Amino acid sequence: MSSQTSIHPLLDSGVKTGNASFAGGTLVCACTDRPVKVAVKGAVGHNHACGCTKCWKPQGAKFSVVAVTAHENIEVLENGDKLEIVDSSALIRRHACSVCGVHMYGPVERDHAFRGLDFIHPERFQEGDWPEPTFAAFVSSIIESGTAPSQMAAIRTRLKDMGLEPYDCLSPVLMDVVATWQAKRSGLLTD
Ligand SMILES: N[C@@H](CCC(=O)N[C@@H](CSCO)C(=O)NCC(=O)O)C(=O)O
Ligand SMILES: [Zn+2]
Ligand SMILES: [Zn+2]
Repeated sequence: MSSQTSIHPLLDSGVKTGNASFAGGTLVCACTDRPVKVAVKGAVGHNHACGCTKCWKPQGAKFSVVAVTAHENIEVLENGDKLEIVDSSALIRRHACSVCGVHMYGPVERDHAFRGLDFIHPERFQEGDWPEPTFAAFVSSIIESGTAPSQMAAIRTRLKDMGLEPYDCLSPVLMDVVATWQAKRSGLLTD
């Protein structure tokens, strides 16, 4: 892989271990004027690097860093008038700052295994000790944003070397959660 290729600026020099007991903080967008501020009043989980085209990434990054928290933990504190929904038909209703483009929170409101969760970008916490990402999701999707297929082997190796097991969907744990929810919904599994 080219040394010019950034997985993500906060991961390129190694994944820094965070605080597994992180209990929340304040997300801030990138605006210097009237930044949007969103409180997350509780734990975040399943932090991961995501290669999909839909998640917000900082300039030059191939992957986002994205985690979930319970929707009840989310409270818009300041400048919520700047928020707009990126794609109201998407499963994740990403609320982005209309000026700087940073995605602040994305609730799942539809009937789905992830209903009640919000997707957030921990790097936007003004506090720095959020739990580190533990896997890489939707890795093949970076091709959809222009990465040459010939780079994929090197990128997967780089992710593994930094301790982020690469998957082309979500992690097995999360895929099992989704599949279990589906099986219960269709009546093939009971509680
Ligand atoms: N190849 C597509 C994949 C997009 C996708 O399905 N993304 C996942 C993961 S986002 C956080 O991990 C997803 O669940 N999306 C639901 C949504 O975006 O509403 C692409 O790259 O676009
Ligand atoms: Zn902004
Ligand atoms: Zn994504």
